[in-house]
Amino acid sequence: MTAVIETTGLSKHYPKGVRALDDVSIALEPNRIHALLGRNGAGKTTLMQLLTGQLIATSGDMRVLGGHPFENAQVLSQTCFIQESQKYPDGFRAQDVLAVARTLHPQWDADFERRLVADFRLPTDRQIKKLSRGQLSAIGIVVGLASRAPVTFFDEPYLGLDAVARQLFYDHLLADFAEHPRTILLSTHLIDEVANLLEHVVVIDEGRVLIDADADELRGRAYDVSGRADAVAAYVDGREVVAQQRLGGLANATVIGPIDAAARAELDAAGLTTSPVSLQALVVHLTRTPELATASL
Ligand SMILES: Nc1ncnc2c1ncn2[C@@H]1O[C@H](COP(=O)(O)OP(=O)(O)OP(=O)(O)O)[C@@H](O)[C@H]1O
Repeated sequence: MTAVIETTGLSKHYPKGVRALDDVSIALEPNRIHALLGRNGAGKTTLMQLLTGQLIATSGDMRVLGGHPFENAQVLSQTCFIQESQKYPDGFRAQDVLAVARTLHPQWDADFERRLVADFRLPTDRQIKKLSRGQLSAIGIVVGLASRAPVTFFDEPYLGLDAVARQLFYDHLLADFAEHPRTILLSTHLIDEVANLLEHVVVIDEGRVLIDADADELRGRAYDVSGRADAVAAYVDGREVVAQQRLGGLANATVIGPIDAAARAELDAAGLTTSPVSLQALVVHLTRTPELATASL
């Protein structure tokens, strides 16, 4: 399938040796929800700014919907970028933002916009500078969803949003995505909250791609083992382990690798139980132990 977002050796360097993005090559398939994950300062915002024509790359190439995004009205009219700290003109109210957004996005759905405004309880006639942090985030979420842009970037869109509002965002995103498939690139630190939405995961670390994998494949890269401490110790001996915990006579270990038939038989014989690793735990482990992230490919 042709990628809707493609980068080749994309880099953004700043003076004093800062490599905000370094030789990034990714290809994202259309009509999927992709996650862009990584620690603070990893380069997520930089990548999104490059892909939306807000920054010029130091080197490398990129294509969004087949074109280079920089000053490309045709590409940009088909994309929507929701940033964490969006600035608005003085005196603007949410309804002004929505009015502008309506003109920018050809696929805008006004009915959906109204439903979202009501669900997020967004006071559209209040000045933006008087809105709470969460209400400010809600504006971005309404725009990002109602735009129905074929390529939508959400860069940590929910700073300050309460748990109910975050769940509303996930529910609306999933329901609307099912009816109107499009390409979503979502950057977040709340990995477990969005794990069920994700189909593909890109993790960057210090500007470089650390993991680029389908979410299911990634989940299959490790498993948790728990049971009697001596049995767990015997099982993990000679295997790649990224985390271990011991509580009295019991232990738990996170083991890298798929569970094949032989491993399963060994686990059964030892009376050990297994469970899937959470995506967040796995990303944390692999980011801490980068050699395992690539070794287990
Ligand atoms: N204008 C700039 N000048 C110098 N360094 C910069 C500039 N913009 C970004 N950086 C650096 O580039 C790196 C990547 O920043 P970026 O904002 O892309 O990270 P991020 O992954 O979005 O982080 P976070 O999760 O904290 O939002 C950081 O080390 C940052 O300090």
